[in-house]
Amino acid sequence: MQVLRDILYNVGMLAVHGNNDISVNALRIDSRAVQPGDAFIAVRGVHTDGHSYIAKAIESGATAVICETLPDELPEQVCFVQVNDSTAACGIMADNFYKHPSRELQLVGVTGTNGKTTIATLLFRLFTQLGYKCGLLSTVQNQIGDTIVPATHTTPDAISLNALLADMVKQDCDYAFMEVSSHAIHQQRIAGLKFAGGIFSNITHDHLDYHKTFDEYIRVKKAFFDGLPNTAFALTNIDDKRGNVMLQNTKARKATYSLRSMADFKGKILENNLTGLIMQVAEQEVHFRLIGEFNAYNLLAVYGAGILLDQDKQKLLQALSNLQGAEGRFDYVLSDRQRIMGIIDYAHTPDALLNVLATIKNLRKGNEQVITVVGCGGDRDRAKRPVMAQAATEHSDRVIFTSDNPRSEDPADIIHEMEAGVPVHQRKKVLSIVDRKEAIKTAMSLANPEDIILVAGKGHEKYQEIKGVKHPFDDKSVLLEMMRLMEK
Ligand SMILES: CC(=O)N[C@H]1[C@@H](OP(=O)(O)OP(=O)(O)OC[C@H]2O[C@@H](n3ccc(=O)[nH]c3=O)[C@H](O)[C@@H]2O)O[C@H](CO)[C@@H](O)[C@@H]1O[C@H](C)C(=O)N[C@@H](C)C(=O)N[C@H](CCC(=O)O)C(=O)O
Ligand SMILES: Nc1ncnc2c1ncn2[C@@H]1O[C@H](COP(=O)(O)OP(=O)(O)OP(=O)(O)O)[C@@H](O)[C@H]1O
Ligand SMILES: N[C@H](CCC[C@H](N)C(=O)O)C(=O)O
Ligand SMILES: [Mg+2]
Repeated sequence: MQVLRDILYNVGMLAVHGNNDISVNALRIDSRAVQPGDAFIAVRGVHTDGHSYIAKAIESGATAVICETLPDELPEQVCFVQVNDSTAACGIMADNFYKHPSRELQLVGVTGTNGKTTIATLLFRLFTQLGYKCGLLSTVQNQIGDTIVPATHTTPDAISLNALLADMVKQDCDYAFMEVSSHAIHQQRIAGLKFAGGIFSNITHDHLDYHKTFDEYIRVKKAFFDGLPNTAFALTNIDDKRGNVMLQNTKARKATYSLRSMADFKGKILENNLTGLIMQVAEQEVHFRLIGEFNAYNLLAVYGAGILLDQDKQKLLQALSNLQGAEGRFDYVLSDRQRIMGIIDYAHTPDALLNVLATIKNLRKGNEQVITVVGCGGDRDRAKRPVMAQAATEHSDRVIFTSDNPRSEDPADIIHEMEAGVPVHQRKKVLSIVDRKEAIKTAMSLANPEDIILVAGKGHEKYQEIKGVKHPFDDKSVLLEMMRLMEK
């Protein structure tokens, strides 16, 4: 329990009506979660406006309301605080309410279109192996030491985020590694946090449904680095066209990583095959278990961050060389009899799909066919659908378009939008099967011994979201089940 006046410290306020010397049990952005004694923060969202639920929140017992526009009626028993930006206010209030947890540990944020989960997870595992107590906030799961806290978002809302960081502090974590999604930056979920470092992986086509233009998407990602303090480091991938731009206006200590040019952390791939990567890093040859050039970038980012966090070079490389990737990222299985290789990967952007298919091409020894099963998410960026379809078709021998979380959309419509990206001469490669399980089964039936099946887009996800219901579904178990069934 905290006093409202203290929780409002540093919030840009326009007016206060009522007594702000009251205690607050909890902060809420959802009126449906309000309990007596809570403060309700009215946020304007994509679908609706939190201001419409102020009366509901008061009915449920809210004793404070933070909003941009005051309602016509101001009941006396409630303190109304008018602010110019309630999303920013929410971040700052959450930071105050939970007693600035991000200042009590070293918080490192990772942003970029692809690679965030991989980099954050590797950092978490690396620093844990080096003997530190760590926290992780990621798409796959949140973690406090060994305790797993299920994740609902890549980056949680400001209140849940600060609550998790506060738990990490309570449990004596030295470090926290988190993904910073572009939605989170734009919605100010990270407002008020103190970062010890920020990492940029890359930026390619995604989320244009939300950000509208690629320039706006870049601007939002860059805002994360613009906001870092001068005590932090800012580490960027300069092989990405926008790598330098990201750090243009940051106050943080700048550092770079690259596979292609001079950089603070320069790496070179010496070998890249199914057993992993052999790279030259810091004048040494090091073997890593992760596969593919894109993972060479992720590993360099992790190594660089380790050095910037003052860790010993030898210990870092030794620990890093033993680490496995995050769940559902280039995870592969082999069928018993026909040695068909199944690869499960979370590639859900054109760039990720191209990278994974290029990696697979590298692994091919002979004439193995590559059969790709892929879909595109509903209620998400529609522009990426034909582009992903084209990427999959161009770099595979057979392709099966299927469903990937159609959400509120008709999956057949999504598939039609994908089909539009397939050039006429490639159409015979493509089959469309709405049911994802059927699609995986068909891929198995098309496969000859030693062929490679890529099941892309869902990675670690354990569900298929259709019309608001999450039906249990796991690409890896379905693939294994089909392998067993077809090879009986
Ligand atoms: C598009 C988007 O990011 N939406 C997020 C946003 O919801 P919204 O803007 O739709 O909210 P809204 O429904 O319009 O409601 C506005 C406000 O009214 C409140 N409300 C609403 C109804 C009511 O009865 N009472 C009430 O108080 C809501 O709690 C909210 O505060 O704010 C909510 C609260 O923080 C988030 O849960 C929600 O995430 C949705 C579920 C989502 O799917 N987000 C995805 C796109 C997302 O954030 N993804 C990124 C990762 C992307 C990536 O890296 O690839 C992530 O970080 O997870
Ligand atoms: N550095 C990278 N560059 C390009 N592609 C990558 C990179 N790292 C991973 N990928 C590809 O992108 C997919 C997603 O990787 P990862 O989950 O690490 O990214 P993410 O940024 O966390 O994604 P999300 O935005 O969904 O949280 C992987 O399965 C792989 O196909
Ligand atoms: N963080 C991404 C994940 C996409 C994963 C894919 N399986 C889908 O559902 O589109 C998003 O919410 O857009
Ligand atoms: Mg992620």
